[in-house]
Amino acid sequence: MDIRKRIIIALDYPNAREAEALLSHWEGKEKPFIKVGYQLFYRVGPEWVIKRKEEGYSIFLDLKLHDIPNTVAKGVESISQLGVDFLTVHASGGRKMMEAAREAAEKSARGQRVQLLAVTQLTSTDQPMLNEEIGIPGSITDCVTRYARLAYQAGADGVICSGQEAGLIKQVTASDFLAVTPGVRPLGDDVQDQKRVVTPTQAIKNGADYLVIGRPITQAPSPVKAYEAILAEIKQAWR
Ligand SMILES: O=C(O)c1cc(=O)[nH]c(=O)n1[C@@H]1O[C@H](COP(=O)(O)O)[C@@H](O)[C@H]1O
Repeated sequence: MDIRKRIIIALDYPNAREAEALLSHWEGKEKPFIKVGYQLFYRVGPEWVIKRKEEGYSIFLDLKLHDIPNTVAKGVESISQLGVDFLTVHASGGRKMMEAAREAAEKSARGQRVQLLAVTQLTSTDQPMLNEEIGIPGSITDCVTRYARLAYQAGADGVICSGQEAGLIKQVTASDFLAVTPGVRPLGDDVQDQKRVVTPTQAIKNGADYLVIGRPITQAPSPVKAYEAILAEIKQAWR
C-alpha cells in the first residue's frame, strides 16, 4: 500500500469552505486520505462527500453509529450509497449490531464494500475515567482487547484504538484486522483533549495500519509541511 495512504487527515471543520481551504494545500499533489466527521458531514451532506470521492480522495466517514441492530443496518445501507472507504460503528453496540452492519455493508455494496471500523475506547479516555466515570471495571487494555475480539468475531474489518494498543489487538485477533489509531502526536506537540497518545513512530512500531491525525496537521502553519514531516517519520519507523 502507498505509505501516504496510511495517514488519514481529520477534516474537523464547520463548513465546506474551511475544509476545502485545507485541501487546497494539496493542489497538484497526490490526494491525501481524509476523514469526514459529523461536524462537517451534518453541514455539507452526502453530495459533498460523493464529490470528493469522484475527485479521487479516499474517505473515512466517521459517523460512529451506535443504535439497535436494525437501525444501524439501515444507516449502513444509506451510507453505502456514498462509496466511502471506511465507516465507524461503536463496538459497545454489541455483536448483533456489528453483525447487522456487516451484513448491510455486503448487501448494499456498490463495487468495493465499505470497511467497518469498531470504536473500542475513545483515545480521550484514561484509566480513572473508564473505572470511576463510565463504570467499566478493569484496565483500559482489557476493555479495548475485549471490544476488539468482539468486533473481529462480529465481522468488523478493524478497530479504532490508541497506538498503544495496536500490537495487542493484532495478537488477539488477526494480523490483517485493521488497527486505525487516532491520538497521534509528534514529539513535543500539545496533546489537547487526547489521553492515550503516541508518536507516529510508536504507532507504526506497535503495528498501526493507519494513523488518524487532525490538529497537528490542520492547525500547523504549513499543513503540507507537517504532513510530510510525519510521513518521513513513519517511513523511518517502517525500516
Ligand atoms: O473515531 C475516531 O476517528 C476517533 C476515535 C478516538 O478514539 N479518538 C479520536 O480522536 N478520534 C478522531 O480522531 C481525530 C483526532 O483529531 P486530533 O486530536 O486533532 O488529531 C478526531 O477527528 C477524532 O474525532
